[in-house]
Amino acid sequence: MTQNRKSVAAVIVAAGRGTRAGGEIAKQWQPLGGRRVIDWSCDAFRDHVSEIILVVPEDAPSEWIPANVTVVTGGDSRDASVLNGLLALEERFDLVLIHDGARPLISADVIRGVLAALTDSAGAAPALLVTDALWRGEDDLVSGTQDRSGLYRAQTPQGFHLPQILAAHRAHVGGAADDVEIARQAGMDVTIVAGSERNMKITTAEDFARAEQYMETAVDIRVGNGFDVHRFGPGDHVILCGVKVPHGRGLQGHSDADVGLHTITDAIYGALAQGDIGQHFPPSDPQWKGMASHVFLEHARDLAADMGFVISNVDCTLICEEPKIGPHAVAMRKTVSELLRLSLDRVSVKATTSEQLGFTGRREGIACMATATLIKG
Ligand SMILES: Nc1ccn([C@@H]2O[C@H](COP(=O)(O)OP(=O)(O)OP(=O)(O)O)[C@@H](O)[C@H]2O)c(=O)n1
Ligand SMILES: C[C@](O)(CO)[C@H](O)COP(=O)(O)O
Repeated sequence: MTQNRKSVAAVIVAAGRGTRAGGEIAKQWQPLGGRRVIDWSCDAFRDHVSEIILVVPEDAPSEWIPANVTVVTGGDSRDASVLNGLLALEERFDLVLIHDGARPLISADVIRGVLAALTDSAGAAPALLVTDALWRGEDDLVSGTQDRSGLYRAQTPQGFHLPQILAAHRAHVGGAADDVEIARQAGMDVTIVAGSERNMKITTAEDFARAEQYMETAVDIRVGNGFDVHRFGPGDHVILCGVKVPHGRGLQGHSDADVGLHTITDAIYGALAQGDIGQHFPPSDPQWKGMASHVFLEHARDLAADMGFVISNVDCTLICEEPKIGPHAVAMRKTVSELLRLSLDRVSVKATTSEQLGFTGRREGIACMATATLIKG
């Protein structure tokens, strides 16, 4: 919540009319990727600031306002709206991040970059170097060229030490393209930090489709973990990760007690936030008695596919003093990789003892832990 123990607030300006984007309501209240533009913009700041001031039009109905923001009425221009937001903060915070509500794809990396630069600078803002040639034009004809060296495309959030930017805004007369302009007029140094193409401002109607495209290409990675234990009982073998391993005792359980496959199955359910193996295959249900555990793993695999996820890798650690897993580890990896339809290099099965400590150390059973990584396909 803080940078170098400094308290941070955000002012998100959303009081504009969105004339260039059109639509029945201003762009920041329109839907994008299943939510509204403003919801994405506000939520992006929640892990970085202690308070969000949301600056809205005077006539904004209460149902427009997202939860957990302080609402302030905007002004006739962007800088007037920012000033109202800053005034609401008084001097209760050290730093402030001023952001356009119309930039919903702001990332944590860019926010962190701005905050980090404020350690040594009065102001900091993200920007991208201009990479295209620049022309002047008139009546569809190029009338001149413009040197692009040293030119940047400015973005938000623009971050400042709150007392300084509040004083700068109070003293400012006339309009301004952004808060950096106002800060510089007041003599504040502003550091340029890395912006991002994704951090586009929704300005025209076409920008909604472009923003949705950025959202679709965002990598959605889920990680799940699993843990399971089965107790030894009578028997002459155990089944671990689908492989029959001769042993003086067997593992007890409602199914075939394959602690390895159960744990990997739970890791996949975990990554999908879809409960655990007991929820999908209740031990109270007689139809699962003695069931080969590959059925459970195949169910988790298919559920992942149905939900649009690709399993990227699994890593499983068996914890036991005996049987020795090493001689069977490759066979176990092969079995799991075939069941999950993964290449062998994406499946790891390894083992450890617990140094003769605890229930596994006393050879009372086998424990297992596993991790699965899933990627939205
Ligand atoms: N009086 C104003 C004008 C703008 N903004 C906010 O400032 C940000 C950047 O402005 P811009 O993209 O120009 O938005 P609009 O002014 O709404 O757009 P347009 O110029 O097309 O009407 C937006 O989040 C907008 O809501 C504001 O809070 N108050
Ligand atoms: C502040 C800003 O987002 C920087 O790029 C931009 O100047 C505000 O939007 P506008 O379209 O210039 O009003």
